[in-house]
Amino acid sequence: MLTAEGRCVILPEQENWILIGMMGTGKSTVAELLAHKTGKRLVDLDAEIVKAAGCPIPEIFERQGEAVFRELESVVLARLLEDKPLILATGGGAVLNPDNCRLMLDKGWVVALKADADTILKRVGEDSNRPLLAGGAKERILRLLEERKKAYDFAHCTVDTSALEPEQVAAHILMLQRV
Ligand SMILES: Nc1ncnc2c1ncn2[C@@H]1O[C@H](COP(=O)(O)OP(=O)(O)O)[C@@H](O)[C@H]1O
Ligand SMILES: O=C(O)C1=C[C@@H](OP(=O)(O)O)[C@@H](O)[C@H](O)C1
Ligand SMILES: [Mg+2]
Repeated sequence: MLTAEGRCVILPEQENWILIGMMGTGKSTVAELLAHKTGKRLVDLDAEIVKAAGCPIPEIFERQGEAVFRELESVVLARLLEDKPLILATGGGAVLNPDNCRLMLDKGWVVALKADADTILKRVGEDSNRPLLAGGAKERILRLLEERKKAYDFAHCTVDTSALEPEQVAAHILMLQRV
């Protein structure tokens, strides 16, 4: 829409909402709730990668390595963001490529979810679907949190999910929504 001053603004109901954050912060779970509440289309980047590759994420890592996974992640992200309005749950490492971060900022409202290490461990420590945690979840979570200390800072806003139920996180995001 063009404003009286000729500025182009995206109406809130047409805007993409993009969730970023470490594994286990609840992006996929909360995205589903937000899609239900807003009527926007739900897209989970990991699920789309699995469709594109034709095999589960641990298998992509095992057979082709993380670098190939990251390339696929960037290609699929760019394709998904050609559409709108979406509620898009990204994977925790999608922010490692600065081009992806720029694209997300350009294409939507970026919300970072965070949680402390113990909470993340409790939520995903036993999950065999997250190859980066295989063979020592606690140490790997601590290391990733350290490596990615600033990786999610580019978001428009951040919600700490450690002490919140998914419904509370979704309600909080709806309250913060950009207008
Ligand atoms: N706020 C929350 N409180 C408790 N458990 C949660 C919360 N958010 C997510 N979970 C649980 O944690 C696990 C990982 O959530 P998920 O949405 O897959 O996280 P992400 O996509 O960020 O890796 C799931 O079992 C989910 O049910
Ligand atoms: O943090 C990461 O590098 C990853 C997070 C995962 O998604 P979630 O954040 O949804 O668990 C998935 O994309 C892959 O296992 C790699
Ligand atoms: Mg997820």
